[in-house]
Amino acid sequence: MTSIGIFGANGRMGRALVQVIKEQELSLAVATVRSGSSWLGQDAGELAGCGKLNLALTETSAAAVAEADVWIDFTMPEAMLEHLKLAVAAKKAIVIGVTGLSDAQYQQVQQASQHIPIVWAPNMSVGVNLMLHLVQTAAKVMGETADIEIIEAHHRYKKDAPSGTAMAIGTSIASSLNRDLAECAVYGREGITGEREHNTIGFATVRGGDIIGDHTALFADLGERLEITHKASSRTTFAQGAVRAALWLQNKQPSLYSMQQVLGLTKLD
Ligand SMILES: NC(=O)C1=CN([C@@H]2O[C@H](COP(=O)(O)OP(=O)(O)OC[C@H]3O[C@@H](n4cnc5c(N)ncnc54)[C@H](OP(=O)(O)O)[C@@H]3O)[C@@H](O)[C@H]2O)C=CC1
Ligand SMILES: O=C(O)C1=N[C@H](C(=O)O)C[C@H](O)C1
Repeated sequence: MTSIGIFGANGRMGRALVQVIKEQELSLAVATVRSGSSWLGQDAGELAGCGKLNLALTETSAAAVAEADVWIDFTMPEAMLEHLKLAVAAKKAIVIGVTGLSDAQYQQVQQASQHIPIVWAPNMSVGVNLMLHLVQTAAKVMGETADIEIIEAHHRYKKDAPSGTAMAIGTSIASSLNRDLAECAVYGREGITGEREHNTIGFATVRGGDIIGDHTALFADLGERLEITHKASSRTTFAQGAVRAALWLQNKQPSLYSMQQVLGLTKLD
């Protein structure tokens, strides 16, 4: 059986991953937390609220990384890149769900994928990955005349904005309209902004409470508007996707794979 390692096992997604791995009766070999963490030595299952697993949380190290076949990382960009170096050195496959990467950080992920198999996806849910296709169809039919806005809402603790998913939705729409997102994106509006420039794609960010993750792509024309919305009601959906990706990665060649490939959605292209 494939053994799985989790970086950042004390985080919101780290705990959801421990729960899903237990529910699916998979093998969780290692669960790490940052050096000096107050969670060190605690049982990973007890921390995740799914009962004792007899697996103590350990520090991230080369020795720990050697102990699992495939790793999952939902930490933060800088930490993830350190973990990635360890995975490359140990030749271990890795699933990365971290968002908010700079272009330079994303390039480091691309470079690492020359040495090990990697899945990176800003959203591991089936629904959002389907949505990335649906918005392309909507853009092709309505995008030349409609105004396009992407609205996302997340919990108060989220550190990056717009969400990685919102950026992926924007990229999907822009590519199907032959636009460059870097040139046409508008991130928030304030003051006397003037009338809306037609070919722009707007982003609006909401942060509050315990919202898990809502995304809407709005195509607003004169006389009608289309809204395509996804709402996550539990982090389990992301964790299930990540675990599915981890199992899928076993025995794959070094490359950077997408969640579309994991889910077999590329046939919709
Ligand atoms: N792709 C997807 O489907 C999804 C992606 N995400 C993304 O996953 C990431 C994590 O989200 P979430 O679980 O809510 O975040 P949390 O803040 O709950 O967890 C972050 C984890 O990263 C660790 N960490 C942060 N900084 C460092 C560091 N410098 N060195 C070592 N460890 C570090 C934290 O440890 P400590 O507690 O000690 O700081 C914690 O374990 C975000 O980028 C988020 O956008 C989230 C959900 C779904
Ligand atoms: O930080 C989160 O929570 C989430 N982040 C991802 C993103 O930035 O798109 C995915 C999901 O919406 C939850």
